[in-house]
Amino acid sequence: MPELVFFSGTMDCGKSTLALQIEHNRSARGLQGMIYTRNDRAGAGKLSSRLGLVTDSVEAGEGFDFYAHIVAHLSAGGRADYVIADEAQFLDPGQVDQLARIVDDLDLDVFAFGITTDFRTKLFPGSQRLVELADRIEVLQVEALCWCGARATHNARTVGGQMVVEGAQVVVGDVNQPETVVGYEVLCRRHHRRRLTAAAARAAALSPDVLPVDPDSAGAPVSGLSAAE
Ligand SMILES: Nc1ncnc2c1ncn2[C@@H]1O[C@H](COP(=O)(O)OP(=O)(O)O)[C@@H](O)[C@H]1O
Ligand SMILES: Cc1cn([C@H]2C[C@H](O)[C@@H](COP(=O)(O)O)O2)c(=O)[nH]c1=O
Repeated sequence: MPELVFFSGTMDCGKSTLALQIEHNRSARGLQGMIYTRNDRAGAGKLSSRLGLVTDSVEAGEGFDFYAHIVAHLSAGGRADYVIADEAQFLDPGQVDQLARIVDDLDLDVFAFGITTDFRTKLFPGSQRLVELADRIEVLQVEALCWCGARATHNARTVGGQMVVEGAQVVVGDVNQPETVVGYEVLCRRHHRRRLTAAAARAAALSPDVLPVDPDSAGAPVSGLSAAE
């Protein structure tokens, strides 16, 4: 029975790697996949993983119709055995409905990959619709870790090295970025709630009396040491 499966998790937990592995294993057995992404860091029409693997994909931007695209492909004599949609959090809810229709009406497995919540801990519209419609939701086995060692369950955004909780929902970016650019860091809920990133925790450890951390002072040098130490 074909399924709509939502592989969800935080950033940097291996979703794109798994998407590429599923694609590899199936194409190695002669199956033909339809590969879609939206706003991948590697650029339009790419599905990339931090392990360095990348494959071509169809960019599913605003207004893109998954169902119509596959029907047109099949009508032109093309073959499609399964569907992969990465960065699915960015999809519009209607596009997720199209993915469900592909499962139900075209009898194809659809594997969607995406982060569940944004930097404010709010569901992305695409992820919300996937949670509502998916036959199965899978959490990846290799857990991303917070700096404290607990399982990372939330995504933090940093601007100038400081964690922020306001701003546009969509800002394409990466973890482990220099302080000068918008970056992301995965945290456990406890430390997301306290806005305690790894850098803020290091600064607080050098000056315990400032706990809970005041984001405005977290980057200030303490006792002659730089906050980055
Ligand atoms: N140098 C490395 N060596 C081994 N594994 C790595 C390395 N860099 C990244 N990874 C693995 O890749 C994962 C991120 O994979 P990726 O598919 O890009 O994540 P996602 O799509 O969930 O953001 C990391 O959690 C880590 O397990
Ligand atoms: C938390 C959060 C993330 N994003 C962006 C940042 C990345 O470009 C993608 C996630 O990609 P990954 O392969 O899962 O690392 O989403 C965003 O736009 N808004 C957010 O709140």
